[in-house]
Amino acid sequence: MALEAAFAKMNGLGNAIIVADMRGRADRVSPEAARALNADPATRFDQIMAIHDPRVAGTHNYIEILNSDGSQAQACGNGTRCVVQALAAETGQKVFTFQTVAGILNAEEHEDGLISVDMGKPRFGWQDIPLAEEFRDTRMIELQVGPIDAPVLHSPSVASMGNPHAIFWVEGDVSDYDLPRFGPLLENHPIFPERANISIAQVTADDALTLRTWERGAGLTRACGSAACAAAVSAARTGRTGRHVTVTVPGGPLDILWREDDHVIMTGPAEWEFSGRFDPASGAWERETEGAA
Ligand SMILES: N[C@H](CCC[C@H](N)C(=O)O)C(=O)O
Repeated sequence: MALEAAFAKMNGLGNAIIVADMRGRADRVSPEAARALNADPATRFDQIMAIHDPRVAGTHNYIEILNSDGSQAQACGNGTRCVVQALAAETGQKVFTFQTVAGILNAEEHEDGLISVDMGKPRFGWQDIPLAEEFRDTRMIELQVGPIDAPVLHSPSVASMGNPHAIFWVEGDVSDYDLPRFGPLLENHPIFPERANISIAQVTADDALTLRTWERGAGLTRACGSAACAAAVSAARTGRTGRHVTVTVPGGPLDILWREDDHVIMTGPAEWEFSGRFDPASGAWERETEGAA
């Protein structure tokens, strides 16, 4: 078993991320390796961001994103900030262009250490999310949990940030809702043929939201950047807020700007925890030993 590939355990506002260095290699991080790394409390993660060699001209790297259940994700805002911080520390470069399955992403580290990611344009068509049946207006779709005459959560907005999101609006505190119970039911609801990331949002001002997210393939997380973007654009298009908001997730605040050119810019921090080496086939790993030099 060869612990050939380097990795860094990082987080973006508590969204647990493994940045895996797969540059110069033809293989990929296997779903089995992902599940093994997630089963170990020391390397438990929400997403693996696997950095590969570039596949198209004009990009720095190809990034593959894996959820902790081994499935693939099309977008991960918090993880992208972690990738930028790791590569900026290594190269001194500040501006990056990445390719993912969902398209091209631009990102930049600022002087103060915060990182902005251009998450691209949101999509609202029912086939884009995707939904299993036609809804002309995705600002509010028919979907509810709880008793039929007194639903606990109902009428979410849906949006794609490259990945599928549903946002349930609530009046009270987002932590009053049993998301560990409702999350899995909604994530796997037949209306979402590719499953969905499920969030509960409370609007607290015309430029502020509080958000909790149950992530597709990862469960309850302390932060989900793409959900923060999906919630921000959905809040703006339903008239709940303006286009520049602070989205406070359990891990802290993210700044989300829905620009006039339709791009969504997410700004927030990233944090390094420790580095190690791992086997991309099995997930076996060891901590990088310090002080050898
Ligand atoms: N944590 C990520 C999103 C993960 C989404 C993933 N759970 C999926 O779409 O399957 C973020 O910061 O955007």
